[in-house]
Formats: sequence, structure tokens, C-alpha cells
Amino acid sequence: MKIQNYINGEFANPVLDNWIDNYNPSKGEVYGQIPNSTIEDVENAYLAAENAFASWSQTTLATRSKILSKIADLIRTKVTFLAEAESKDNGKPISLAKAIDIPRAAANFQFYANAITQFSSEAHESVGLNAINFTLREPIGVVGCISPWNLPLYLFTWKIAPAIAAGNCVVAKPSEITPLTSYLLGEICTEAGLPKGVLNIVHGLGTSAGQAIVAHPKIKAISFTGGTKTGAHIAKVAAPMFKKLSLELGGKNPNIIFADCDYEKMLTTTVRSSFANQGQICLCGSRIFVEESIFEKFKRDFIKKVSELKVGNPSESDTNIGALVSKEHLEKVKSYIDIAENEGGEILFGGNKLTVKDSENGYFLEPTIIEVSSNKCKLNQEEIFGPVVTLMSFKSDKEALELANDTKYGLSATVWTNNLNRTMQFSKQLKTGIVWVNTWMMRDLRTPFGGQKASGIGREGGFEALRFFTEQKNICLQYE
Ligand SMILES: NC(=O)C1=CN([C@@H]2O[C@H](COP(=O)(O)OP(=O)(O)OC[C@H]3O[C@@H](n4cnc5c(N)ncnc54)[C@H](O)[C@@H]3O)[C@@H](O)[C@H]2O)C=CC1
Ligand SMILES: O=C(O)/C=C/C=C(\O)C(=O)O
Repeated sequence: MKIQNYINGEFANPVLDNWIDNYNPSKGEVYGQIPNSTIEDVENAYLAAENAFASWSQTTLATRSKILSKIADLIRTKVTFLAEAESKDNGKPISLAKAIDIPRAAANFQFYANAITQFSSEAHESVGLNAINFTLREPIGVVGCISPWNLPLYLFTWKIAPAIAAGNCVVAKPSEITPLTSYLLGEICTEAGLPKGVLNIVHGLGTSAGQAIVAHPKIKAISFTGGTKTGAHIAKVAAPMFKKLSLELGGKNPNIIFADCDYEKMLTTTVRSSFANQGQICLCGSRIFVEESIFEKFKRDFIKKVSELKVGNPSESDTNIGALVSKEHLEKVKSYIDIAENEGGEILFGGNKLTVKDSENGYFLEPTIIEVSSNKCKLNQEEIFGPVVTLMSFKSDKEALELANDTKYGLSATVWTNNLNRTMQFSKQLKTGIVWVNTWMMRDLRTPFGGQKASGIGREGGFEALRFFTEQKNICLQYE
């Protein structure tokens, strides 16, 4: 299968006719090629976007809303087809893609179809001076959206939907590791009546196609989700050009469990927050801290529940954990498990690569639980981004809070307790962009989403994304 770029509403081969192999991670085999796009393809995408901007930026909100709703409808009608494609490309269970990834992609378009009709700006009357200020929020122009491989269509559309709803035209690049569903989105956008050039999708490597988007002198804003190192590089390139930047980066999120919590709910949710999507979600609670009085009980119960998870072929409906996204990523995750003992850790469960029947060459790994004795170890400080969690006990609220905040990351935290004062103290003092209390990954698309410290800058979601994708202009008008 050959994936093509989507430029000016047409599918096109890369200008230099260079291609990259695309892998099915659960089979460990090549199943297609994608464009190895270069600066020339990005320029073509930019020109198409620039050309479309004059008209799209003047399209009524009702028309934009109708087209975005239609895209959402089409995604919903193709949920099984898209879920199968996502699973094949990424290795995640089809059941997960069908329940979470694809419905969320539809919800992203539906949400911004509605939100743009409610988005407004402010006016300030300068009383006594016969003057009024009103502030326009204008689309920026051509913007760049770059997304990762862990939640491919989910995160790709989370950027594109607000960008086009706000009247911008887009040059977008999905991860080269998971290009399939974004390729299929091109067709859907055409069918929904999105005018040519409003969305342009360029496939290829981060270091060439991605770099060309970030460095393009006329692409004025970049919305990026991915690794912290890449985010830092993007900031270095884009900042001297004064581009707007939204960077949603890595996490090393604490999951803090107190003895007074609703134990069964905590246990079930903790299995999910540890291993959903093979642990490849920036929000996964990869550092589990448990109050000393229930530590041994938690350990026993958690290991038992995790041992019941089925690692298997992503197409089987009872599979809980599919394949990791690539061979390189599997090796990276495994390398952390391999240093566990040198770091004073004890592997309590898992730790091994797995061979799955009918998918013998796939990139499978057991869900892995490691008890560590210090939060300073690499396992607790570096983003592993796989099905690996660490456990540590704590004695007091103060110690738990210190452990939780002792990382360069600051994306999310989960706290399990029924104590109101403790809930408020932790909510206020955790240095993260998101705090979940007695739940995990409960998403309301109106809320600001993003991290502090090395987890990024800016917030996605709700009106925040519409603010990011618009430029303010204040008009001050005096009258007699
Ligand atoms: N959502 C998250 O928080 C994610 C975190 N990661 C972390 O990052 C690590 C590395 O994974 P990668 O796939 O290498 O992520 P990455 O950060 O390199 O890739 C994310 C996106 O950025 C693009 N990209 C890469 N270099 C670029 C550049 N110089 N300019 C513009 N775009 C560029 C990629 O092509 C991809 O579309 C993972 O092991 C994980 O720890 C990775 C993916 C998602
Ligand atoms: O729900 C969201 O909006 C985002 C979820 C996850 C990520 O952003 C990620 O894993 O990068």
C-alpha cells in the first residue's frame, strides 16, 4: 500500500519520489510505503494553504461549523474501518481504537464545530473618555500541526480541528511511524466538502518534513505533541522567528494512593492508568506511590490484576495489551527494564518480550511492575513511555508530595483519597498542568490541557486552542 501526501485537496507523490517503509508492529513486517517528503513538498503544501486562506478565513462560522460536523459524522460512520487501520499501523488493540481513538477524533471535530459558534472576544469601554476598545480575534494564516504516534488520529485531529475552525489553513504532519489514519482523513475531508488547500497533509520524517514546517518563514504558528527533546529543538528553531508555539511534551506522572481511598475503584483504574495503550500515553501514571499501611496489600492485588491482562494479537477482542509501536521503541523500553536491578529495583512482574501466536515477529512486551527504592533512579526520572510502572511506598503526605514533584516533568498527577483537606492541599501543591482526584483520564474537551516544566508550554482544548490559533487585534475608537 502506498500512502500519498494530501495537498490542495489532491493526493500526490513526493516531489523527489523518495519513500519510507511503513511497518505493522504486531506482525513486525513492512506493509506499505509513505512519502519521504522534503522541503519541496512542504512548500507545495504551504502554497496551497496560503492560496486557500483568503477565502477560508472569510467563510462564515456557520459554514465552517457545518463542514467540521460533516467530517465528524463521516469519521463516526467509518469507525470500524478506521479502528482497524489504526490498530494495524500502531499495534494497539482494535477494541481500544474503536472505543477511544476514533470516537475521540470525531469528537474533536464535533467539539470545535460547536465551539467556534460560541467563541467571542472582549470589548472595554473607557468610561469618561468617550472611547471604546474592541478586540478582534483573527486567524493567524498558515499554521503547522505536528503529531506523534501514540494516539495517531486522536491527536492529529485535536490540533487540526481548532486550527481550521478558527479560519486558518494548515500544513500538518503525522508521525512517520503511524501515517495511515491521517492519510484516510484526507479522503474524508474532501467528501465533507472542506475546500481545497485548507488542510494539507505531508508525510515524512521529523528531521526533514517536520523540520521544513517548523523552519518555514511564513508558517506562523506550530502546534506540536511529542517528545520533550524534540519540543526543545522545535522551540530553538521557531522562537527566533517569533512563531506562536504550543508544545505538549512528555510526562512522568505520579499516581498517589492513600489508604483512605475507594480501594476497588483505585485498583481497577490504576491497572488502566498504568497499561492502557501499552503505557504509551503521556498521561499514564508511571510512578505509583502507595501509603505504607496498604503497600503490601496493594502490591499483591495489583500484581494479581495485572497478571490477568492478556497481551495478544490486537485484532482479538479480548486482548488488553497489543504491540509496542516499533522495534526501536520496544528496545528502548526494554533497556529500562534491563537496568532496573543495577538501580536497586526489583522486577515484581513481567519484564520480558513475548511471542504471540500468529504474530511471532511482533513487538510485544509483558506489562512490567518494578519496585524501586529511590525516586532518583532513571526508571523514575526518565520517560519510558511503555508498559512499565514503578512502585514505592511513602509514610506521610509531605513525603508523597515531595516524591510526586521530584521530576523535571509536570504534566499530570492522580491522587486517590477521600480526605477533602488532603485533596485540596495536593491539588494546589502538585506542580502539574492536570490533577485527577479519584479518577484518571476523564476528559472534558472544554478544559485546558497541557503541562508545566519540561512537559511543555501552552494549553490545548476548549477556547484555549481557539485563542492559540488566533491573533488578537485591539481597536480603540473615540467618538464625539
Ligand atoms: N505524546 C507524548 O508525550 C509523546 C512522547 N514521546 C516521547 O518521545 C520519545 C521519542 O519518540 P519519537 O517518536 O521519536 O517522538 P518525536 O517527538 O520525535 O515525534 C513526534 C513528532 O515530531 C516529529 N519530529 C521529530 N523531529 C522533528 C523535528 N526536528 N522537527 C519537526 N518535527 C519533528 C515526528 O516526525 C513526529 O511527527 C518517546 O520514546 C517518548 O518518550 C513520543 C511520542 C508522543
Ligand atoms: O486527551 C487528550 O487530549 C490527550 C491525551 C494524550 C496525549 O496528549 C499524549 O499522550 O500525548
